[in-house]
Amino acid sequence: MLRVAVPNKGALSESASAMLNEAGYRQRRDSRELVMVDPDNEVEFFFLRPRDIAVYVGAGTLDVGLTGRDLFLDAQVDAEELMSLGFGASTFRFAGPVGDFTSIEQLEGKRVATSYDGLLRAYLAERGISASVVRLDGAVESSVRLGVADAIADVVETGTTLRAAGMEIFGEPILKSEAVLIGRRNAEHPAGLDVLIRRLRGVLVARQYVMMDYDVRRDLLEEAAARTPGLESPTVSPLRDTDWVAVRSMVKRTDTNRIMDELYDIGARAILVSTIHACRI
Ligand SMILES: Nc1ncnc2c1ncn2[C@@H]1O[C@H](COP(=O)(O)OP(=O)(O)OP(=O)(O)O)[C@@H](O)[C@H]1O
Ligand SMILES: O=P(O)(O)OC[C@H]1O[C@H](OP(=O)(O)OP(=O)(O)O)[C@H](O)[C@@H]1O
Ligand SMILES: [Mg+2]
Repeated sequence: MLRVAVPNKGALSESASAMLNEAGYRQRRDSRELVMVDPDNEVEFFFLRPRDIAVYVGAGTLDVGLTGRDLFLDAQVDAEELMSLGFGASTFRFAGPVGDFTSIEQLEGKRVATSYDGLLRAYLAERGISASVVRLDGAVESSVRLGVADAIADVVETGTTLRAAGMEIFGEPILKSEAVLIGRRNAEHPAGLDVLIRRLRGVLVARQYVMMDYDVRRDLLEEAAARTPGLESPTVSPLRDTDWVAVRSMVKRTDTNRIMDELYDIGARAILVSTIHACRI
């Protein structure tokens, strides 16, 4: 059985289980379940703290895991990123009290609080900045006001938490993170892993693309089809009225309305958009 680690709670948990479910795997019903076997797919799921997932995969006791890129890199284990999963996006950044810092060089000799000390130490060392790292478990934004640090390095998503704490970001982002699938470095893929990856890719594509259908006059086909090249090439089917053809193509979800407008202006009609339920590319 393929042994897969899944976040048991926190920011990534729900989306990770939803994605696996969409990929055709059984997921737990009760959030207290720690292990779940999906006998049809020959996969065993282990629900673990997202921070610990890299440790299990790095140790080789579990084959692969879904976790955050930031958590994975922070753990500094021997594993590799197999694919990114398109959710759980965040940025890991420096922040300080409004007006205190403008560049990371000013951190020299200062105290920086974080929950990601592995990441932070590596980043500071690479840039030759010696600051003392204060490792905290969470609510890092309070550390400066409470006097244990001068600045912080933390996950920023909307920035609401920072603003509420009277802080602002400074310096370049330390890391752009999202949920990723990690596995053993350079290892031969265990049974079931290629299928898992293909299925997860299918979910990503089904989420990112829609299917677009439209009718267009034959003499306008080239102009219209150039707007909808699809992944390989659009499907063009004859209509009963031989002056017209029907075109079908996959289109990026975010481009849908712009392309519909352009097609309409060219002269395409009966432009229909439908969601893709699942796919293998
Ligand atoms: N708004 C957010 N807050 C925190 N983490 C986020 C956010 N958005 C995405 N993430 C990602 O989620 C992961 C952190 O998940 P989680 O919040 O479960 O961890 P944690 O903060 O260590 O745990 P907990 O808050 O339960 O103690 C990281 O990969 C992080 O980049
Ligand atoms: O930019 P925002 O949208 O405000 O989100 C970022 C905040 O969310 C996370 O905290 P979480 O809720 O996980 O609590 P924690 O600090 O205890 O981990 C993170 O550590 C930041 O504090
Ligand atoms: Mg958190």
